[in-house]
Amino acid sequence: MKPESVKPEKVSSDVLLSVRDLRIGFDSGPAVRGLSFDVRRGEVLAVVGESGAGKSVTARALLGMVPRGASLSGSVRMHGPGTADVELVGAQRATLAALWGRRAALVPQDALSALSPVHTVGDQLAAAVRSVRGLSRGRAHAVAVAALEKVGIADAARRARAYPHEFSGGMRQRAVIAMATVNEPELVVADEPTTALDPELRGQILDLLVERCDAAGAALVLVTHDLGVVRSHADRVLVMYAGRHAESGPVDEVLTRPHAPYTAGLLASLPPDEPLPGRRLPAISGAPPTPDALPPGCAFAPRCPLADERCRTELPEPEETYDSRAVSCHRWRELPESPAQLFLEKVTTA
Ligand SMILES: Nc1ncnc2c1ncn2[C@@H]1O[C@H](COP(=O)(O)OP(=O)(O)OP(=O)(O)O)[C@@H](O)[C@H]1O
Repeated sequence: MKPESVKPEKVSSDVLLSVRDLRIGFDSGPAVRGLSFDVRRGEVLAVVGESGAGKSVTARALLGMVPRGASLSGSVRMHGPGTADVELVGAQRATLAALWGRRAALVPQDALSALSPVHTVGDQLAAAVRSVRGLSRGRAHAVAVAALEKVGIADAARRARAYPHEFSGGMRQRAVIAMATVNEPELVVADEPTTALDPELRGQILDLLVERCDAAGAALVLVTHDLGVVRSHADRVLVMYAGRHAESGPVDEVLTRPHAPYTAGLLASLPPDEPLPGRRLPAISGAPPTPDALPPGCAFAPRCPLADERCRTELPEPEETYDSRAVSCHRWRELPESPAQLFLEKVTTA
């Protein structure tokens, strides 16, 4: 059995979580295949990629959560400060229970799944506060009401007495953000936290999530499909493809000058700021492979305009680029200056 607390490895003190060779498998095949990356203290790290890339299962593994029936290996280690590192892969339930809500919290897509239907929102928040801080009922209730105020819930003292089903979807997600951040954790993992909301609310709720994590001093790992959200809310980005690292680095750099053809393809598929009449969006042709039908080499090779024989046979490992980013592609140096052209099926201007 793996040790629960392990000697600190030599990592930079600004690293909160180090993920090394993470593998998550199901009966249907491997969903995450040897993923390594760091989450730094206080940063917003976006995890992007098409459906099935393994974003959700990776995000949950950062909290030590393993889906039923899954096998998990590798290492997810949470670092100090001032405490021994905690290994989350293979951790016992008690270790995880001590972590959740205290040092790490989840904001899921569906707020209802995070809230109990049989307790008022205020009671649930107060219970979360009491479990960590050992305050009296009265003090914990006051902290809960203040937390609801901080997430923009008007008339918070009264609203605290309502049940989750009496809240609108947006208010419920605000309450979940209050719950996740009230104990000032070091890590918040948010899995598509606004997908279930009306489009006009999404920006506000994301702003709030980032602001509350910032106020708590928490790193935020934000799973999203939306490169627009990455651009507006994240510091760094991890691009995943078929359970592997495709590219990672600072958002401004990755989204301005991608190194991986896959990132370039995702960017090329974004609607342009000023659409030209008759312009067709470039798209990555085909679909990602499913875990039961992974090709032998780079999983993106069948869709990649740059792929050669080596790509089709040899798995690319992440390598550091001249500008200190990481890319997993044999041919990243060959990516042209305007890579969108590679994915342009047909451009017509009226
Ligand atoms: N509980 C499960 N049982 C079996 N397979 C699963 C389970 N959860 C995830 N998978 C598989 O693992 C792979 C990765 O799933 P995951 O949900 O992490 O992808 P994702 O990138 O988050 O996709 P999406 O954006 O659609 O949520 C998929 O092929 C999925 O079918």
